[in-house]
Amino acid sequence: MDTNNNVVLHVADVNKSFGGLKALTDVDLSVKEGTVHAIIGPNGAGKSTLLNVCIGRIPPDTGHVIFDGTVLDEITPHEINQLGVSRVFQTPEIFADLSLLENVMIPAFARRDGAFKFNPIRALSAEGEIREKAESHLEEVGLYAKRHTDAASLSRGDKRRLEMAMSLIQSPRLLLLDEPTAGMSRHDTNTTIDLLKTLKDRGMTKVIIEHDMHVVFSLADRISVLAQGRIIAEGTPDEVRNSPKVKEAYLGESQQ
Ligand SMILES: Nc1ncnc2c1ncn2[C@@H]1O[C@H](COP(=O)(O)OP(=O)(O)OP(=O)(O)O)[C@@H](O)[C@H]1O
Repeated sequence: MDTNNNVVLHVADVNKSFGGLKALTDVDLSVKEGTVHAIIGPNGAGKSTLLNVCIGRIPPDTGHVIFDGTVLDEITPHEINQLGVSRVFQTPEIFADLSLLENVMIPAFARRDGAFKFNPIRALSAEGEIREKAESHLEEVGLYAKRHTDAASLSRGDKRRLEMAMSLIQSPRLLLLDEPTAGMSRHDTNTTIDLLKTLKDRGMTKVIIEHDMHVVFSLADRISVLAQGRIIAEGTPDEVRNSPKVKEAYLGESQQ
């Protein structure tokens, strides 16, 4: 176990099974504040399950997830969000019938007031300020021109970028990203890499699952490799790139 003070997220000996299938086995992971930590691995390795455990959507069978001293698996997903943990997931969770601007404003109210303590009077008085913030985050992800469009009309890549703006308006301390560039063109992928680099300069910690190795090696400070639910390697991008165990895990996948 890493006892370094800078560890902001610690996944401690987590196990998770679905029926007879062991999706995560003895997973131990430490993420240091301000770093980008990538989780890679072949299909079905357990990456999404691990992120879902981190946001309280899937309870671990054994083990714990600790964020800045709080045990996350003992509190609700909403409370986890209020602590400063936000996520961008594979299936964008957006409000299809609302405009992009409205989509980005809602999480700002949820973070401030709490989803179940929503106060419409306070919300109205803060609307101007939150609208301005929402517009600046839409600008940041390249969607400002479409701010009055309904979210339903967006391409898959643009939905990703909208969800990113919805996370950023919450000023998270920890951002969890599940394949943030899936469905994007190479140009939009590179723009997203640049955006994620800017966020790193602001000190935001990120855990990122990504299949695109160009994205992983452009961004990651540390990489953990999952295969069949176990972490088989962990290290700097160079260490992981040269690990025989990692090559074997990926070779196994390409031969299937
Ligand atoms: N809710 C569930 N019920 C049953 N099995 C599940 C469930 N969620 C995941 N699994 C299984 O757990 C294993 C790990 O799945 P997971 O989605 O975490 O892998 P992954 O590494 O994210 O895969 P991919 O890269 O394809 O998205 C897989 O065998 C998957 O079929």
